[in-house]
Amino acid sequence: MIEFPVVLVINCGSSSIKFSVLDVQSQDVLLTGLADGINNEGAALTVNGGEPATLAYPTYECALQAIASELENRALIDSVAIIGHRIAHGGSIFSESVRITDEVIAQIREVSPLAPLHNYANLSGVEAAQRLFPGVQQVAVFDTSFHQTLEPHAYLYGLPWHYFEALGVRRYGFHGTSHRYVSQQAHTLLGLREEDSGLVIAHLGNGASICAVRNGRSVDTSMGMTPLEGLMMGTRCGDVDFGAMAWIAEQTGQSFSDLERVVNKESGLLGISGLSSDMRTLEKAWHDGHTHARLAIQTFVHRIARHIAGHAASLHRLDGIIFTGGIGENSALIRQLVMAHLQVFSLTLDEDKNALRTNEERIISGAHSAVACAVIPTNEEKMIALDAIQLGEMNFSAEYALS
Ligand SMILES: Nc1ncnc2c1ncn2[C@@H]1O[C@H](COP(=O)(O)OP(=O)(O)O)[C@@H](O)[C@H]1O
Ligand SMILES: CCC(=O)OP(=O)(O)O
Ligand SMILES: [Mg+2]
Repeated sequence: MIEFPVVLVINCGSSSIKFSVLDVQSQDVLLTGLADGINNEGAALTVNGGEPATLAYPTYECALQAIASELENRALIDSVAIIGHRIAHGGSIFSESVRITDEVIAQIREVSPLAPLHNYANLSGVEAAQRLFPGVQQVAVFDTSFHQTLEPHAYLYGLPWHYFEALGVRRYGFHGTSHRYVSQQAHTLLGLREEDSGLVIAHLGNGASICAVRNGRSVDTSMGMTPLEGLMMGTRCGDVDFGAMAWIAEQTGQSFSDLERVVNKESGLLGISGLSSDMRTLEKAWHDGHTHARLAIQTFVHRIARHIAGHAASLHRLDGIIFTGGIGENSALIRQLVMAHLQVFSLTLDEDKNALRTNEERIISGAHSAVACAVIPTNEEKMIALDAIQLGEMNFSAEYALS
């Protein structure tokens, strides 16, 4: 029996692994870190915000090996009772978190072409963790699960029916673990009853999406069958007229896979600014008067405001607009610009609260705002840990069991 069991949460991205170690009983974070530069030069592991340590090889296996060594150095390795993985796409197979088996891995692989930037990396993390932590139960937590409550009118595309029926072409939505956590927190922060509430959540990170949450359930979201639809993002274009893409293909002779690269990796904030996909760099450039950085930010903001207003149409009432994700939590400029763009909702901003540099949840709208606006730092790791604990074959004493 493990005396003080911990959960290891792994979020393998296309070029990074974010990890956290949480105490099973309290869900307090004991250790957190980031291995970045994977599949590139100069891969390094940073633990608890310390100095980056260069990795011998820029692979998932090597990065997870380094993470395992960190756990060993801190006498935590034998306490790992369960591992929770973020998996971006669960398709229509997975409507909730599951224990990982060979069959589950094969099913995840089946839907992976729908989220190629994310799912293959997620699977590399699962397989490396199986080798490094043999015998430890692993759990998959899907971005798509929270959006399984979408009704057909919200998930269907206006395409011929047989594409849905024969090929399963439909909208799924992503960032569900974040939207689920943030909506739960928002009900408490805003003093709402979950069974009669309406929220619009803006998860603004490198990937970005909007979710309409009615009575605690996702009823609409901006990402689609893949994590490309909706908002403009760091390097993804978001909504774009298919006719425009067909015209570009015709004019330039680019293939579908060329254009897939363009819309996923060369577009968005990076594509318009020609400078960076990183909002910190763009904000600095905005203040320096960089014309294309300004255009990129203005387009980003316009798309967010437009999707927030559109998603409100899926609610019976709008109680709150919530900002989260790396940009939503940290960029006072983006929040201010989005709220100013949403004049139609008669929002007012408390500039001091908006400008605060803190990780605390807070309301940032003014006392006379027609709709409350708030910042709630997301905590996908905690949700993944909770799901993992509930599903895991854990060998810890009954007093640790969650109620
Ligand atoms: N202090 C900050 N000010 C403005 N933007 C920030 C700040 N900190 C992080 N960001 C932005 O957050 C984004 C990354 O968000 P994050 O949620 O970590 O992304 P992901 O999980 O999708 O990789 C980047 O564009 C980064 O520039
Ligand atoms: C899969 C959804 C997404 O865009 O994730 P990311 O924000 O981690 O890139
Ligand atoms: Mg993220």
